Amino acid sequence: MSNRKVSHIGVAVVEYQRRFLVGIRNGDSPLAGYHEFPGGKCHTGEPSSACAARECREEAGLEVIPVHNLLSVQHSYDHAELDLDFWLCRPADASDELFKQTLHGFHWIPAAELPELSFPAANSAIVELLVKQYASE
Ligand SMILES: Nc1nc2c([nH]c(=O)n2[C@H]2C[C@H](O)[C@@H](COP(=O)(O)OP(=O)(O)OP(=O)(O)O)O2)c(=O)[nH]1
Repeated sequence: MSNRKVSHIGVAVVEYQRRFLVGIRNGDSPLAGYHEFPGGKCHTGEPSSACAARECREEAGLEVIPVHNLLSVQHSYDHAELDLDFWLCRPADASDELFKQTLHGFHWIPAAELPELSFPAANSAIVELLVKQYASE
């Protein structure tokens, strides 16, 4: 076991009509170029659900409501030890207008297409779960 500090990450798995909000990590961040759900480090004392919603607002400009914790994953990367909480979230204003909105580089991806994307290693189990739950009619 390493003694590295563990960072707590809130991730917003935003679902609308079996599609999920996905972006690409920017060039300056760890895991640059990988796909990602909106998310980031929890502030001190901030619940991961609130963190997921805040990061989604900051990164994609979309207001969401956390519904429930789908999965929690511990992962050790070269750059960090992480505890990730993946929160199922729903858009606060759900309508088909959502598909027309510019979401700062985030796009709505059908569940069946998620396995074709390059997510970080910590996302394997959540992608598998989403495909099982949302890819079949
Ligand atoms: N946002 C997000 N991060 C993920 C996912 N999967 C995964 O392993 N990660 C990792 C990448 C990062 O190491 C960490 C998120 O931290 P971050 O560096 O993006 O967080 P932040 O925006 O608060 O960071 P900072 O640059 O402000 O310090 O979680 C995912 O699906 N979404």
